[in-house]
Amino acid sequence: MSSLKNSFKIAVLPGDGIGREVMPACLEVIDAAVKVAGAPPMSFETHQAGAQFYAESGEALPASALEACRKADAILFGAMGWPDIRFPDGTEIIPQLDLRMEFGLFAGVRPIRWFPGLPKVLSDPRAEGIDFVLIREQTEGLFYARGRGEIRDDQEAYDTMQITRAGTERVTEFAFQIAAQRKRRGRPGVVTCVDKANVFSSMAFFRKIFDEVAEKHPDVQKDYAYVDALALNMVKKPWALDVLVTENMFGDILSDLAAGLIGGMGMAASADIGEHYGLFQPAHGTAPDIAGKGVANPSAMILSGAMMLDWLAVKHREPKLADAARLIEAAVEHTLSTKTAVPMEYGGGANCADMTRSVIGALGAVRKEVA
Ligand SMILES: NC(=O)C1=CN([C@@H]2O[C@H](COP(=O)(O)OP(=O)(O)OC[C@H]3O[C@@H](n4cnc5c(N)ncnc54)[C@H](O)[C@@H]3O)[C@@H](O)[C@H]2O)C=CC1
Ligand SMILES: CC(C)CC(=O)C(=O)O
Ligand SMILES: [Mg+2]
Repeated sequence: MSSLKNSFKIAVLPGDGIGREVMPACLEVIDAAVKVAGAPPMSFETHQAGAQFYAESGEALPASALEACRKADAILFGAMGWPDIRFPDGTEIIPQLDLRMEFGLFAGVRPIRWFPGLPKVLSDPRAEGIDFVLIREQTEGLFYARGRGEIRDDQEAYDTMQITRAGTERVTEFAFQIAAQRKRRGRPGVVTCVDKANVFSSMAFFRKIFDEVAEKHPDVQKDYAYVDALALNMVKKPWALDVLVTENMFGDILSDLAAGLIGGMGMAASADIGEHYGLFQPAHGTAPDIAGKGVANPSAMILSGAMMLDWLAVKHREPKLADAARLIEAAVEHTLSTKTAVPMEYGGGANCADMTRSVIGALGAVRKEVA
């Protein structure tokens, strides 16, 4: 049975800094791609939130924005946070963490794949085979400490790592399912549990639950790595990785390292997935060092938009949305591999608007190869 929906409502939170620059690029590309694919259109409803909005209004995440997210079919998110704008207690304004809790967005899905046109960061030719996905637990782990930490006196401070059975079961189950899907597409089908089980009880518990979940997936191999060794292997032989599952903070750090393997944060697409909601955002932040210049690489935001279309395609049984996602991916690859536009992030001359124009221009060219 196919979808009965003839349009999709998307809550759009551009946020701060380059979030406000890459979001329009993403919306334009999605609009164009769904038209080319003959898929149902998206209706975008934009809401202001984040640090810069807080400075203007005194609110970081207005109730109206939250409500729009709740009612939407999916959420598109740019980036939030600005070093100089803080809450009165000195903490940074990062409502994305509240959204992860509010909507139970437990799985941070961060795919890393090299394709022609991306910088060859590693000289080994096998680096052309980099194709892995990092699944980051996003509702507990060391981020549990946010708002709960304690600076006891001038000598001591404490933060707590929380690992629960339920939280670990759902994220590891998710990782095994992703590995099984990837195996059907010819990938190895291996989930690596990334932890520090040799030192921390919380991490030993994470690994124990991982083992229990692995038992239910005999078709997928399991593997383990301590996070320090994994960081080494991510640089030495990333082509050997398939699916990684890890706690919140380790995943945060490793996903930026992983982005470095394919040229930088401008390629780092990401999805925050929960049982009922999906929020799609690049893994990068607001990039205060380049914000306002129009030079950001919008590819990560655009590819996060493609991840949203894929998620909607499955949820609403609408294959044309998956066609639109394939078109977007192919158009980004075509733009980079033909060097129609080389992002300034890699030393090229293409700014955010040039990249957007080129990707939209490539949709027609890739239509036949995707069909
Ligand atoms: N999901 C989110 O909304 C995130 C928000 N943040 C917030 O963003 C602010 C800045 O954080 P940073 O640590 O500087 O991380 P960042 O990811 O914003 O920037 C790191 C480096 O990558 C570059 N970069 C990032 N995205 C790029 C793009 N699309 N094209 C070209 N270059 C790009 C930046 O110019 C910078 O040199 C902070 O307030 C932080 O809390 C940080 C990470 C994620
Ligand atoms: C504000 C940050 C904690 C978000 C972040 O770095 C991320 O989502 O990767
Ligand atoms: Mg991060």
